Amino acid sequence: MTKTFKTLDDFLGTHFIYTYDNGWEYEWYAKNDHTVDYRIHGGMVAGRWVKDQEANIVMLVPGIYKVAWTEPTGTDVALDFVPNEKKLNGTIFFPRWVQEHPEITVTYQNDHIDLMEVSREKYETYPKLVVPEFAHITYIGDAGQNNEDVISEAPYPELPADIRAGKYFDENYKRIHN
Ligand SMILES: C=Cc1ccc(O)cc1
Repeated sequence: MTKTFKTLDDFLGTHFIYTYDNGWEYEWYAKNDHTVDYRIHGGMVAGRWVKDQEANIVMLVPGIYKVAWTEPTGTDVALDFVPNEKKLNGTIFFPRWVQEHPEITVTYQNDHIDLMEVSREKYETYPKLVVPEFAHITYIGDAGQNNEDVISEAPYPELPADIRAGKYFDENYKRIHN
């Protein structure tokens, strides 16, 4: 996709795959002006996926977007997207317990919100693990807002490549079921 991003509306409804310089691969969808969905394909919590996370999403200047949210795990995230340059900068602030027990968070979080809330009280918060990284965007898709097909199943190893190869969504950005 060779769209040029200028307005906030250009950004909302966009689906991205990107790889951080530390090798962590993430897939993220600007579902609407206050909601994000994502899947994690590589890194400390690979296999985790989340829908309907509330987030603050703004345009800083034309074509540059800031997104920030706090999760039920206690993890905080701040992302700055520069999609016209195919790059972003992300900072993830992990509570200590996620670093020590990542396996608890590697799931479809929406079915386990109680477990995240219990775990964040049961285990240590500090010192936090701060991960600031640039990322290279490897895929940009125009999914439209509130498209429940974008992030709709658990991550599997070939998924990012299937999406990039055009094998995963049809012409209406609906998932092609295997
Ligand atoms: C912890 C979630 C998260 C989602 C997307 C991203 O780029 C970084 C962190």
